[in-house]
Amino acid sequence: MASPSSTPRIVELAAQISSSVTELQERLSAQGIPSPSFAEDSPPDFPADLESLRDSVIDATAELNELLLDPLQLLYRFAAIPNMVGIDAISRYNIAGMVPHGGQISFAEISERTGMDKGLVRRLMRHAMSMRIFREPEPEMVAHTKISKYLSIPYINAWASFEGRDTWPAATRVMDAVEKWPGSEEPNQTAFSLANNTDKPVFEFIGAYPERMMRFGAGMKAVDHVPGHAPELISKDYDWASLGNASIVNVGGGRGQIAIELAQNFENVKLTVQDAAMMVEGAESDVPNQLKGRVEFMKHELFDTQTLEADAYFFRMVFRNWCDKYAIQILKAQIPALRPGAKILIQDACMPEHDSVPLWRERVQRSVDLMLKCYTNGRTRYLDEWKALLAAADERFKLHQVFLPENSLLSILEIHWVQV
Ligand SMILES: C[S@@+](CC[C@H](N)C(=O)[O-])C[C@H]1O[C@@H](n2cnc3c(N)ncnc32)[C@H](O)[C@@H]1O
Repeated sequence: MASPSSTPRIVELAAQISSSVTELQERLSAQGIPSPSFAEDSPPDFPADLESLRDSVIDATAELNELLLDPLQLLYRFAAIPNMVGIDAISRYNIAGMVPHGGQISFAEISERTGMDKGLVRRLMRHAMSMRIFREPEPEMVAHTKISKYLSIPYINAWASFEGRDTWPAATRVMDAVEKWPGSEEPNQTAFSLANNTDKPVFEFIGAYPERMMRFGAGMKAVDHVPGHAPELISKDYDWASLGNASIVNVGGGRGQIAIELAQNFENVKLTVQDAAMMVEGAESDVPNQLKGRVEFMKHELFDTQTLEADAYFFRMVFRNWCDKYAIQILKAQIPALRPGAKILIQDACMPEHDSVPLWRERVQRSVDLMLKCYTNGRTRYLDEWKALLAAADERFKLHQVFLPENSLLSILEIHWVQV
């Protein structure tokens, strides 16, 4: 038998894929879960307990696939510009929503309902089909695959539209912004600012356009489906019960989705959600009756002095949007309210070192990092950068523990406010 070092990589990968896929299928069968398929009714989600096995197959198949492409083909795949043309068209006209589940619709009808020329519809749809979005069960007819059916969920369609109409044009300006404002950390000197010809930061600018705000909100909701981001995971991501009868301020907590989840699972906690006025307005109406009084809302700007004394201050996916200069200001703004022993809990991505997590997940993290640059000049911090940030804000912010729940893209940094 050849020694491992003499086995060609592609052969090694093929063997690894074969054994992992065999195990994966056995475990799916044991749980009575159908084998993955593009069929319309195939389940879109994968069981959580099989995630690491799936990770290894995804990475190995991608490596094998990429090894077999020549450099130009691989670059072409990663450049992937034409893909966005079709995704923009499909989401802009909500074509996935026109295709009946379990049924079909003609190119001609799509043409009629979108106002696009039938020949163009055919080109766009057949390009999308090459990405497994839709299928052509008989000539000139369109039916769903699992992927296109998923796109028919209204907020997933709105997210795709957000990518096509907001992110894509802004992403093309990242390097223009870098050249125009070298080293800038300002939230209004970004690719998004250039693409939209504005000097306002993204939240302020988008806030004036209800349609774009709706797309943005949908984008946020779609992020919940990214593995490791689901709001339901929050209860398992940290030992909330260990806080005892705690008051928690959820700073930048949006419309309270996470606070509600926590209050539902931990009777000991009481949460106040702080966010910009526009965000918290009317948010109490989403709080279930039995939680009223334990989840409350308060209009509060991130940079304003914290006025609530609490046991813990919880920031979820907030610091990523701010460069260090502003992140330090946000931390400093909490100080006047902090009692000794108060905890700051930051749930955000911690950039993995290369090769420390499955490559496909690392690619997601690094793509998100570049989009933060594009939108806000924010970024995904490495652990060392989080430590430096805390030290720069105040030496009394002491990093106590870092939790990285299995399969999560979000870490929890537990910081204690200590006397020195
Ligand atoms: C990426 S979202 C995260 C929302 C929520 N924490 C979650 O995990 O779903 C960032 C939040 O910061 C809020 N935010 C941004 N700038 C703010 C400001 N200047 N004052 C108050 N809140 C702000 C936004 O309204 C938004 O709810």
